[in-house]
Amino acid sequence: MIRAAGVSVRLGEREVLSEVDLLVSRGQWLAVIGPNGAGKSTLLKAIMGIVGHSGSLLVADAPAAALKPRARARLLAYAPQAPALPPDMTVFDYALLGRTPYIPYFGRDSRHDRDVVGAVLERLDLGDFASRRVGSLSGGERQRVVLARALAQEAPILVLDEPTTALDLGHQQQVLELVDRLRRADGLTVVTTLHDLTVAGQYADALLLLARGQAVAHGSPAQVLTETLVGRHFDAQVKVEPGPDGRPVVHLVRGEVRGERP
Ligand SMILES: Nc1ncnc2c1ncn2[C@@H]1O[C@H](COP(=O)(O)OP(=O)(O)OP(=O)(O)O)[C@@H](O)[C@H]1O
Repeated sequence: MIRAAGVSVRLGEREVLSEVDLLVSRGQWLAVIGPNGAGKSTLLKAIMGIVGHSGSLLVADAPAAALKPRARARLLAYAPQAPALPPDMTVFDYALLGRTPYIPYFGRDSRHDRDVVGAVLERLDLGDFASRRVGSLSGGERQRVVLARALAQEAPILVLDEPTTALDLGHQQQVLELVDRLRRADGLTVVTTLHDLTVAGQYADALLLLARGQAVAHGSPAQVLTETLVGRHFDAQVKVEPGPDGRPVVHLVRGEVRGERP
């Protein structure tokens, strides 16, 4: 579904992504992990055609950069990390923007479009918020509304940049389980950045570890979430143990912080 070979991105004077290779098959969930500034959001933006790149980046066999907006929107739904939201728009109308690629030019939304949006809002616990102004929402509510817009798009590839950062534990689980159910039921392909390494290992079937713009590890959660790789690239002291389902659980190890006296 997504195939990258030697993808590099230059922003200003800096190369922030260097020679990244990637393969995400249909129905797969790839989590892009890595320390702050590693290039995770930039990789997602390259897939979305928002930033230019060199190298080959194919989405459903078409060059990502050459997709026309409407074709792209039918193929890829994107929830950015912190989008600017129109504060006076209602939650329902904002989520309805996800249906734009299906609404004819000079046409208007159909009953089906409104039903899809209503169902997505319900599934994200936002049914009671439909007529609320976006500007009046809490951070976590806003994040779910951005996700609602992406899900209303019903695209076969979901690209989610840190979809759970502002969410409480229950809503994190609800969102991730919903994405996983859609993936299993409809064969959605999912690419997401996630800072919580344990959560990334629990939900994704493949992880890509980026560090300083380079892909330093790519494989199953057990292959990537090792004490050596996480310790080295996040500059952290961690212990990794298998959880109840056998997937790795990453714990921080308390100890002396460098430069601090006991
Ligand atoms: N327009 C720009 N010009 C120059 N450098 C930029 C520009 N935009 C982003 N960068 C830099 O590119 C690097 C990668 O940024 P990116 O947002 O992809 O990182 P990230 O891995 O998603 O980080 P985080 O975990 O903090 O969200 C960062 O060092 C950032 O400062």
